[in-house]
Amino acid sequence: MMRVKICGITNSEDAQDAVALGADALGFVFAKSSRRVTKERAKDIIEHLPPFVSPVGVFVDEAVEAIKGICNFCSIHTVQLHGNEDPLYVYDLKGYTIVKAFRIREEDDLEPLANYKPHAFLLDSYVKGVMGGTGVPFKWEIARQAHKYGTVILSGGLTPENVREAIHIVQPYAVDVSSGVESSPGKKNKVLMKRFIMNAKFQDG
Ligand SMILES: O=C(O)c1ccccc1N[C@@H]1O[C@H](COP(=O)(O)O)[C@@H](O)[C@H]1O
Repeated sequence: MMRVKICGITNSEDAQDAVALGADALGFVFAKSSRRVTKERAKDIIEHLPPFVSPVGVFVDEAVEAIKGICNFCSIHTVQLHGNEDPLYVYDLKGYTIVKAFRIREEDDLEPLANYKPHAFLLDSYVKGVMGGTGVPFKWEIARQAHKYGTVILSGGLTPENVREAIHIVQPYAVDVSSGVESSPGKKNKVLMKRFIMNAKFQDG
């Protein structure tokens, strides 16, 4: 069954809706973004989640000690490194589940994956000057080549309309969406989330 992360959660209502609709993970952005949340807001949302849902802290080139401090405060155990963090970050964050994101334009952009040993690689779209949450897809055929490096999570411009095609092409471990299920930046749309999760988790036969 495909795993689904809904990223850019900014309020408890969206968090509870996403969980009720079957989301497996919720992303909390602690970086420059219209979806940025304070650690206090994230803590309050996370404290009210039911079991068996993974909160994920999303960071961009944040200091390791700051990441640890926020994760400890919010009871977050999965860290998504969405910047230009070097491989030592993964070592320095031993004890956390690490998702290392890479922004992809062309196949050569996969080469750096060989230098990292995270629990999973997240492939997002490259948009100059924007570190994530772009709403722009990249060429999914490139992502097929990433399986040789490890576990692959697909993101970048996914929507309820394109997620099944993306899954068919890439066969990822999980999919991750921020923009494609929103009615406005930082406000998730319940109908779009329902359609996205149903389409992502649909299995033929
Ligand atoms: O969602 C954001 O605003 C964001 C900001 C900075 C870094 C990462 C961010 N989210 C991640 O971006 C991708 C794709 O988002 P989208 O679906 O294209 O909008 C996803 O991995 C989010 O985790």
